[in-house]
Amino acid sequence: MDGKEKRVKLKLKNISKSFYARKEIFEAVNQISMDVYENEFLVILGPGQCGKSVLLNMISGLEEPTAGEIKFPNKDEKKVGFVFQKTAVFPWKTVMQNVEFSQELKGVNKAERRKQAQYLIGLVGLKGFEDSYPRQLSGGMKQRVGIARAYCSNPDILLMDEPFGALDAQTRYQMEEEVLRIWEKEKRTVIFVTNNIEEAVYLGDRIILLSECPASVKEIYPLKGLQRPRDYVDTEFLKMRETIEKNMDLAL
Ligand SMILES: Nc1ncnc2c1ncn2[C@@H]1O[C@H](COP(=O)(O)OP(=O)(O)OP(=O)(O)O)[C@@H](O)[C@H]1O
Repeated sequence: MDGKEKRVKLKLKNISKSFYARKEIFEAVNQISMDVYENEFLVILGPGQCGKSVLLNMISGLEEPTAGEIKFPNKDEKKVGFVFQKTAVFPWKTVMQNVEFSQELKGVNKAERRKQAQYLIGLVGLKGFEDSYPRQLSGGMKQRVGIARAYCSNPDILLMDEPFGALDAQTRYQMEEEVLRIWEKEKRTVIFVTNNIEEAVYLGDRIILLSECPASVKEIYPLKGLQRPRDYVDTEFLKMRETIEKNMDLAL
C-alpha cells in the first residue's frame, strides 16, 4: 500500500478488556492501540487463547472495552461483517437463502437481493450450489458460504476469526488463495485473525503480532516487500516467517 494513500478506517486507542470470573479479575486485552487502513488486509497474529477473539468482538461491538476507545473516523463506515471458524450457516436454509439472509432481514426486495447473492455465490466459486443445504457441502464450501454471506451484508470492515482453522491443510491453502482472490476483486478492509504464522505471512499487507494473554501489541510487520502471489518456499517468505517465529510468545 502506498503510504500517501492510507486512510484510517478504524482506530483503537489503548483498548483493554477484563472479565470478572470466579470472583477474580481476568485481563484478556491490555492497552492495544492500532490504526487499520482502508482496504488493507490486516492480519492479527497471536498464540492460542491470547485474546484475539475478544479483540475482534470489541471491534464488532459484541463486547465493550473496559478501557480505551474504538473510533471509526468516518461515522458512516462502521458496519462490520463476521466470518467465524465454525461459520454459523443455518442448516435449514439453502446456500442462496443463507447468503441473502442479511438483505432479507433489511427488507431488500427479493429480485435485488437475489441478484447480489447470485453474484457473490459466483464470486466464491459456488455457482450451481445455490439450492444445496449446508449438510451437502464440505467444510471449505461452508466457509465460502460464510464469506459470501458476510460480503452480502455490504460491510465496511470484514472481520475473519480463524476462518480456516478447522480445515485440513490442503483445503486451507486453497481457501487462503481464494480469500485473496475475492479481496482483490471486492476490495474491503479485512481484519483476519490467526495463530498460524505461515497463513499470516501469506495473506497480510501487515501483521500485528500479539503477545500471550493479556494480549498487547508485540510487533508490527509491514509485508510490502513480499510481492503477491506469495510462495511459501520463497527465501524472503521463509525469512519473514522465521523472524516472526522467533518473536512469538508460545510454540504453536
Ligand atoms: N466472556 C468471558 N469471560 C471470561 N473470560 C473470557 C471471556 N471471553 C474470553 N475469555 C478469556 O479470555 C482469554 C482470551 O480468549 P480469546 O477467545 O480471545 O482467545 P483467542 O486468542 O481468540 O484464542 P484461540 O486462538 O484459541 O481462538 C481466554 O483465556 C478466555 O478464556
